[in-house]
Amino acid sequence: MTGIGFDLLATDGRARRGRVTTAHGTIETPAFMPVGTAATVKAMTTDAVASTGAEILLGNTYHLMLRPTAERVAQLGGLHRFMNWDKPILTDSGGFQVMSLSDLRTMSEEGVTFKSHLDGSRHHLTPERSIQIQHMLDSNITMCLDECTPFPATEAQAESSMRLSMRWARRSKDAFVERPGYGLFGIVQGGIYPEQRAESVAALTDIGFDGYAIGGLAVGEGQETMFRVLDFTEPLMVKDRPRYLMGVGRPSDLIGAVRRGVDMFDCVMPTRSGRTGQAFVRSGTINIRNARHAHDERPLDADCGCPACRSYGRGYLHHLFKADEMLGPMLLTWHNLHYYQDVMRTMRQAIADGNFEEVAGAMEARLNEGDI
Ligand SMILES: CNc1nc2cc3c(=O)[nH]c(N)nc3c(CC[C@H]3O[C@@H](OC)[C@H](OC)[C@@H]3OC)c2[nH]1
Ligand SMILES: [Zn+2]
Repeated sequence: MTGIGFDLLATDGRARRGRVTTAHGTIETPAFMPVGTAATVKAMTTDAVASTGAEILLGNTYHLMLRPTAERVAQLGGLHRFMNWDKPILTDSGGFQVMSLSDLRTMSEEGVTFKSHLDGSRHHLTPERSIQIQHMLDSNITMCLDECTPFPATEAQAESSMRLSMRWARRSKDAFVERPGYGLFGIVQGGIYPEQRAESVAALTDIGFDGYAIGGLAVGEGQETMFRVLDFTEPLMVKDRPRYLMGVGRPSDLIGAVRRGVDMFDCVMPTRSGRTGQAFVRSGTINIRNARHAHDERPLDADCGCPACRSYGRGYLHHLFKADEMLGPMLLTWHNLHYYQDVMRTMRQAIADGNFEEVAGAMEARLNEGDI
């Protein structure tokens, strides 16, 4: 059944070093996946994204079904051709964005009906339609249509929401067209409740998927609660398939989640905050718009080899943001994605070398140094 391959190459405690194999190439894990919601990683060409070390990027059913439509993307050769990215692509199923972006939506057993946040047109998304859209997009890793349980939620609300997602997971699996090098991931729900999470893991494992995402987190619960949910959920998950923690996170989130057995991540932080002038560096974060950077000729991060850090000082980057020059968001996005890939590369090497805790602890200690 395996649409995509997964090899577990090494472990160090619960941390895992692996390799995902798809029709469009391999992904070394732990991996960070840049978000390319509307068929573009904002402010970056795909060559630039590849130069950071990223091996897979994300697209989104919700955005692309509204504009330019999945039919148009398919007509223009599929998402790889359309956006000139010949490596793996993972697409989200759209449920999360429907709940967070659209208005006038109604949920039913069948699916979700909503109005486009772009032009108010009405749309209907069911597990079957979401899987079909992701197939038309030629996505290597398709996500089941689920309901991301809101936070906070009572245990009864989490149980009811999770069970709907499990019924939709079954329908998603039945609608998925198996192809070598293409896979379908289930999404574990259950809120912050151990019994609900356990029931969800068991239900998805019973259906059988190429990989398992942990959903319903990074929705405002905070890092401590997120790690606690990982601590009682991850041990229940099969070891021979990738685990993907959706929507996570800041560097300290990535380190703590890799420590707890997560293989794949996605987050808008490096790109979205890069566009607002926030740089992630080894010692924490820098808001380049702050006046104290105006005269500083040092690079963002002396240990970074990205185009921004190789060629420009903070004073120049500060000027670009003050002048609202588009090169500013481009360079900070590039730096942040490059740095995120450095963090993942460092953790992959540490797990392979068997000194993950020493390396991760040192990274966490530096992150707490605070702004410089
Ligand atoms: C920020 N915190 C966060 N928690 C999340 C939890 C879930 C979840 O339970 N189910 C689903 N289906 N998606 C989730 C998502 C969205 C990830 C997508 O959101 C998009 O980023 C904006 C991106 O789309 C290119 C990505 O694609 C996988 C979450 N995001
Ligand atoms: Zn840099």
